Amino acid sequence: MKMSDYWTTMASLVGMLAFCQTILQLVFPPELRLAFLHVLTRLRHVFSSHTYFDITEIDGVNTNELYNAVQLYLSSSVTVNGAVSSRNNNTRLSLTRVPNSSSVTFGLSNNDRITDVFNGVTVLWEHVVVQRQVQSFSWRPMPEEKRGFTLQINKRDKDLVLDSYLDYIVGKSEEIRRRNEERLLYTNSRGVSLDVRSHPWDSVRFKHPSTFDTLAMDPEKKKRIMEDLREFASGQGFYQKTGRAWKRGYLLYGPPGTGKSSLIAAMANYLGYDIYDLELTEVQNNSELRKLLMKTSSKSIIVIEDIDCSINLTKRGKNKKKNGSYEYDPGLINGSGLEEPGSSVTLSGLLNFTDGLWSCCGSEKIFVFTTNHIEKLDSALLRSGRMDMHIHMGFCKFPALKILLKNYLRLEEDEMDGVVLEEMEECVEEAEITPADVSEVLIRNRSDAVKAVRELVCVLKERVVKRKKSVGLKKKKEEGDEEEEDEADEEQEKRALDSPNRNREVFGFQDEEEEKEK
Ligand SMILES: Nc1ncnc2c1ncn2[C@@H]1O[C@H](COP(=O)(O)OP(=O)(O)OP(=O)(O)O)[C@@H](O)[C@H]1O
Ligand SMILES: [Mg+2]
Repeated sequence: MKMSDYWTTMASLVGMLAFCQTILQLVFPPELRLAFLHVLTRLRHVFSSHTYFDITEIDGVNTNELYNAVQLYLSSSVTVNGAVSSRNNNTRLSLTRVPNSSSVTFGLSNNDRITDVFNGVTVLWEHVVVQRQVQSFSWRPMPEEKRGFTLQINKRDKDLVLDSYLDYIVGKSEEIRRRNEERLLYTNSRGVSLDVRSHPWDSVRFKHPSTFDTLAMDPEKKKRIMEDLREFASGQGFYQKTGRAWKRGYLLYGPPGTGKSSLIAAMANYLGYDIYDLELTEVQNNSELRKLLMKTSSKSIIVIEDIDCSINLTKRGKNKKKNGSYEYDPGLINGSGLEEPGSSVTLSGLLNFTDGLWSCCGSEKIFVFTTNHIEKLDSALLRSGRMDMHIHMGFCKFPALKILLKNYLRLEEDEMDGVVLEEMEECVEEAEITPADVSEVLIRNRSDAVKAVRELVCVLKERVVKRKKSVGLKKKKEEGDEEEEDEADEEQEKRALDSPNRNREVFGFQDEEEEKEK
């Protein structure tokens, strides 16, 4: 073939192709064109060593949760752990900020690609965006763009994706969502309708700054609590295997101002859970209590503050005798009694709330009760399974004091005067001061660290002196009381010996003799 003939043939071929394309565009409706392209893509996939998974944004008319999960996972993985890395340096990321969220997230721009590594296997994600051609009839308006992710993975690694990678992404995305979103604080109020549809809880955004870093408490104890929370949150399999409801109870007890409420806020922030602050005095009866419980969501902390003040929870099935001991009252064993007048939430109702069949509806729930007086609580309420962990929030000790100094004054231990530190260490425990009181001194002087420390040392020393004085006075009073008691006993003994009926009184026969005389 002559050269000129070759070029003529090629030109006519290109011309034909262009002609076909024009015909294709003119004659075939967009759906057919799309289908044709689809077939071509499929053909490519058949002969490739890769498998492709399409995850479209809208599945029929429903939003595809998996699309959202992948988007969130990829967007945060870029920034959070660096698990995702771009193969091309010129991958373009779009920035988003969800309303009310404090963090900016990164997303893949249209038709960009990004690689991810999972269990040593590299996969490729492509964000595919095409214009939606026809607005087919739908009850719901469809977005103009058709978006989706295509996951490209080696054929030999297909099982990995189906078995664990997608589950991993869904789990991770939920975690990210919880971390990004602000938490809600729910509370109940009296007289709210409790029918099936209405929600008995009012909610507000929960933005408490307390975290485990800001919490002043024994570091060992703090570590144990954090570990316990972590194990709980990731323990679905364990709870399933052992046949236990996926819930955990914490009892926080200690004097006012020792950080019980702050610890609850830190727990919620740590796990990303919502808080249900249950006002027990507003609940009219046990069935209302149960309904409230049913309307709580999973991944939440249900809090009852000052449980000893909310309802009378003293010793189920026991009545206190005059001498301070308890006597058994079978009438109360079903929990029918011991409620406050005007409230019919009973101890039994509360016990069922925390450990009954209803307590596990929704799963992954944490119950936290707080009290200033643990000794007032019924042992049934305190037992493991209801309150699994009892956490004492006590007066400020030296390690907690150091945390407060660091948080409020930005003072590290090695930046402080050794003598002052020693002084503080010596008297802080004896001063019996709450973290709330220490915080108050530090806040007052936060602009001048030296002054703050000086004033704190003074306050601690003053408290030690005051405490010593009051202990001395108490001792004296007790000794005085004892002396008075001895004198009274002596007097009584004397009178008894003088009395003609002395044997009856001393040996306790008085009642019998009197009966006989009658
Ligand atoms: N352990 C602590 N660590 C850090 N701050 C604390 C701690 N304890 C108390 N505070 C500070 O004191 C204030 C009161 O603390 P919080 O409300 O947590 O005490 P509480 O034990 O719940 O008291 P109450 O028994 O009266 O409810 C908080 O605003 C917090 O700033
Ligand atoms: Mg509190």
